[in-house]
Amino acid sequence: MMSATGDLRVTTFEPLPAPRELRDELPLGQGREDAVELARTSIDRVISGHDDRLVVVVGPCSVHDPVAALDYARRLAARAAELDGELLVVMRVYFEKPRSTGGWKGLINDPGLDGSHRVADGLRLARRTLVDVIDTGLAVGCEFLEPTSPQFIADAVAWGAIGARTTESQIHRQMASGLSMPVGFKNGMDGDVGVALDGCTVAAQEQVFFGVDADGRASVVSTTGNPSAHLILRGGKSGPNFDSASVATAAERSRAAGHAPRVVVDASHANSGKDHVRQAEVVELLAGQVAAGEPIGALMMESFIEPGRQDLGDDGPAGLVYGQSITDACIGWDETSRLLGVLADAVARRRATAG
Ligand SMILES: O=C[C@H](O)[C@H](O)COP(=O)(O)O
Ligand SMILES: C=C(OP(=O)(O)O)C(=O)O
Repeated sequence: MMSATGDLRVTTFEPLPAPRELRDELPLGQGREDAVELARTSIDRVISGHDDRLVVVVGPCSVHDPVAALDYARRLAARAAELDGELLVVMRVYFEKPRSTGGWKGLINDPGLDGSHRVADGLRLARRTLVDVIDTGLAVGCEFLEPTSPQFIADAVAWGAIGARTTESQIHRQMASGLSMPVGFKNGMDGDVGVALDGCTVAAQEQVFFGVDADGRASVVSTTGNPSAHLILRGGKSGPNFDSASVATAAERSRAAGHAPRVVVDASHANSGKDHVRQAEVVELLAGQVAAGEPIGALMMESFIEPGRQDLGDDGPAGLVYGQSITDACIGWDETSRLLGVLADAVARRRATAG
């Protein structure tokens, strides 16, 4: 029965496959599940201060071309293997983009990059990409944005993020309370760290909320709470917040609120004004802070094969430069590889000082 008063502004409802269908189509299997589980535990141990390595979440601002993402993953996996005594490298494999005023919302929402919004294909492509990246030997990090998307892909994800635009959202905090991996909350867009700490506190609690189950049925979801929620410093409208004093204050506030004693620092976004050249300078400064023993458990870098960014123009995907970001500007591969070496060296210096 159609209602005369409901759904007046909805144009279509298009059914999606059930999460279980997609997971059965592209199963992880025991080997990959073991790898995801080990990566989650290891990341948690680093951020909680029980492992003296540094987690580095590094990769494109967004995945728009799975072939280029996998090409990048193979390069990163080889470099990560060389540095694994000091660094625990997690590839940023972001499929969902929160936008400030509009634009392409990521590979899941619009895999054709053309406004066709073939979301079922996007979910399938995202899951395929995650499986392929795990097969390179890397762990994967994603931002979770759509409240039901984790049911389709989260079993493959070792680290999750709640972004600056949603860190105050009850929906996302509840979602994080049920996610199976360590989840970082970014400080707010204005730079407020308190809202991210509140996010960690809500995520750590048991929650009851609306969601879907593995069969895609609307469900009441009850969660245990996520004990591994932690803080990500990404700068804000008032400027960067990766300096020593900001890191020390944030880490102390996190510890005092019962969360991790170490923070994640995002070298991109408002910590570098989205300028990839500045981002590399910020990574170098952070390496010095890591070497000095500051409470930094992880660092985030936006990096792809080619430096910089490009606009998705009228020619669509066909007109794009291979391996270059279509969202925020990224550090190119050669510079990324060098910076990973600098960070590994910083960890070695920290260890030498700690004796
Ligand atoms: O990381 C990506 C972007 O910073 C985020 O999605 C916002 O982008 P926008 O301000 O270009 O919309
Ligand atoms: C959107 C992102 O960052 P932020 O939430 O910090 O703007 C991101 O990391 O892709």
